[in-house]
Amino acid sequence: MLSPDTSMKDDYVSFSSKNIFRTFLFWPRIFKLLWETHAPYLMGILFVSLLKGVLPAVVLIATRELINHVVGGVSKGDFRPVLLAFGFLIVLNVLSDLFNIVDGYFRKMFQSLLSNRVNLKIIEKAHQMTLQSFEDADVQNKLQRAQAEANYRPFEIFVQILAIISSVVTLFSACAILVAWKWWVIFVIFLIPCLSFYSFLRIGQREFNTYYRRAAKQRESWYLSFLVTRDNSFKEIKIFQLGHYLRGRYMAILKEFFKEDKFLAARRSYTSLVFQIINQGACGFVVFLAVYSAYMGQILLGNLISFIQAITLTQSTSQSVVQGILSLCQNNLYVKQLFDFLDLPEEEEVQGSGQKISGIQSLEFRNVSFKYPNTERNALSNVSFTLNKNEKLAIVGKNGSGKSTIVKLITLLYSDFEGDILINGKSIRDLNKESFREKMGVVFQDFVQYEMTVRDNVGFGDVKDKENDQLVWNAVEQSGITELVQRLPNKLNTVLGKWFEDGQQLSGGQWQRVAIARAFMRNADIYILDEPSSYLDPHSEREVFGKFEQLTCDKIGVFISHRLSTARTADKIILLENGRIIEEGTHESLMRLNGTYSEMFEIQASSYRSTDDSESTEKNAYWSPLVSTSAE
Ligand SMILES: Nc1ncnc2c1ncn2[C@@H]1O[C@H](COP(=O)(O)OP(=O)(O)OP(=O)(O)O)[C@@H](O)[C@H]1O
Repeated sequence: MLSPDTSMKDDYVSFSSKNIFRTFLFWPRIFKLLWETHAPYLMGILFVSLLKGVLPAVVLIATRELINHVVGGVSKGDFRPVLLAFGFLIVLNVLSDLFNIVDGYFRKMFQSLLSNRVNLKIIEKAHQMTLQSFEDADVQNKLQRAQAEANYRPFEIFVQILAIISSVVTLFSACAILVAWKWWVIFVIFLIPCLSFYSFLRIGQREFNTYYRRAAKQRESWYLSFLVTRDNSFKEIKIFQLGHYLRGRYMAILKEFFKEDKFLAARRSYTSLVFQIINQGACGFVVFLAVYSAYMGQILLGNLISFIQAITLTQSTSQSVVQGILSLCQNNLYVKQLFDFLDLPEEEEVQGSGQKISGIQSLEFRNVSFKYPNTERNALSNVSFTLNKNEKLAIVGKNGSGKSTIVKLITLLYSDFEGDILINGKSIRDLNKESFREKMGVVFQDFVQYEMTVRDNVGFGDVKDKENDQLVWNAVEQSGITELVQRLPNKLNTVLGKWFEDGQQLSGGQWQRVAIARAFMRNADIYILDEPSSYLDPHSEREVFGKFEQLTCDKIGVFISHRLSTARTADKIILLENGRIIEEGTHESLMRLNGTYSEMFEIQASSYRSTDDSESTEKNAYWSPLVSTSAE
């Protein structure tokens, strides 16, 4: 079960005036983002919005003139001014439609560009982060919030600013009409929206807090839906009949969200209703004054109509200004989540740019100890070994003894270990990561099955040479899958997996060999295979290790294997237990030592030699001594 998000500091989500002000500090960044997205569209939207803001007041004046000319024309018998005012009104309406169309087009284009830009920024950022940050639930929550808001919040802030500018322009022009009649009515109309500000601010705070706390649950709901809709998990879910149960868990989360949404929506509607009624009462009073003045002959009919329209306009725009400011405060908080994520430390910041290397001659672990973040126990303790060019190291040990952790440290996926890792005698911490990784070909235990072409799957090992058929075929050959690829309908260009059209599914072992080809694609100085034979049959395993041996002559090779018959081919073997090296040497020296290694080897060998045992007994004999008590 995913842990609830406990990292949230109330301080950050409180709607105190200090915090609201703090969120406005992001505006320069938001404007920079908007400007960089597409400056001409941005300016276009700004310009059209200003025009749209002025238009309602001009329409009001034109209407007033038309009515007054109609009333005056009846007595004077002159229809021309009426026609002119009417024509002007038509032009204004056409202009209004035109502005709306242009504005709609600009906004659509800009929104789409902005959404792309923000999503790209999130992807770039994720790529720059460390594995350590990535495995942190709090960081994942930040990512979830950033992704959820990426598409529209910055644009919404921009649109709101425009709406406020436009409303303020309209408000001032409508107010100017009313000031000429009775200046104090403006305060009556303004009073209620201003009073409603605090209530809606509180509602906004609740909405944001609810949303903020949801991130962890939202990720869980995404994961549940992923489990039941993806082919990888489909088989197990079918066989263990988990569909109903997982659907139930998914539904429970959705129900909880709906309940919260319903409560918040009801609160918002109720508050709106109360303020609307009071507001209508205040405006009704002012309109009544205008009607009474007209009735008493103090103002003309055209003026009465323009006053009524100005009152309605002032009422609606003052409300939208207040609502706009409220939404801005709320949206600022949402956008803060995006910037919080974008501001997380990056890999290079942690590591420093470092010294570039052109080749790897030696690798040394010197008293390396390592604890995974937020864990108590050392995954590695005082591990030391040296490897030179031309040497192959096999790492063996029970489940959970720390084998893969060594690989993760060599590949610099974690950097806060104690002791030192030396490359060519220099600390790995001082090296340029990119240049170091360029020299590495790795197959992880949990290698990726890219639902893409064979060319992509293999070529990703050295993406710049992905289109070089010769090199891709070489890597395919080295992992022994030439025949398999030749048989595929489009050879290197065949899509693998079942996610996309015409995809060809491979067996587990075939996928593993594709992953091995990917590592071999790279002209590396160190090749690392973490359990490369977990899916392979004995014949394939022998073939893969034969190629591995050829490939790593005059290079450094590291592999992890539970099969000690494979480990014996290495120049050095280290046996790990609870993160410590308990035995090390060549196969022969370890056998002579008569310790744990030789015991494990004998158990495995005897299980293979046994002629009368069943296959399951053989498997048990093979696995049982390798399962760590700590892992149990
Ligand atoms: N990302 C992680 N965060 C926290 N602890 C971890 C993480 N990965 C591994 N561990 C812990 O570190 C210890 C060593 O794990 P490691 O994966 O190195 O074992 P291993 O020897 O490769 O095991 P196996 O043979 O099962 O692959 C284990 O106790 C494991 O629970």
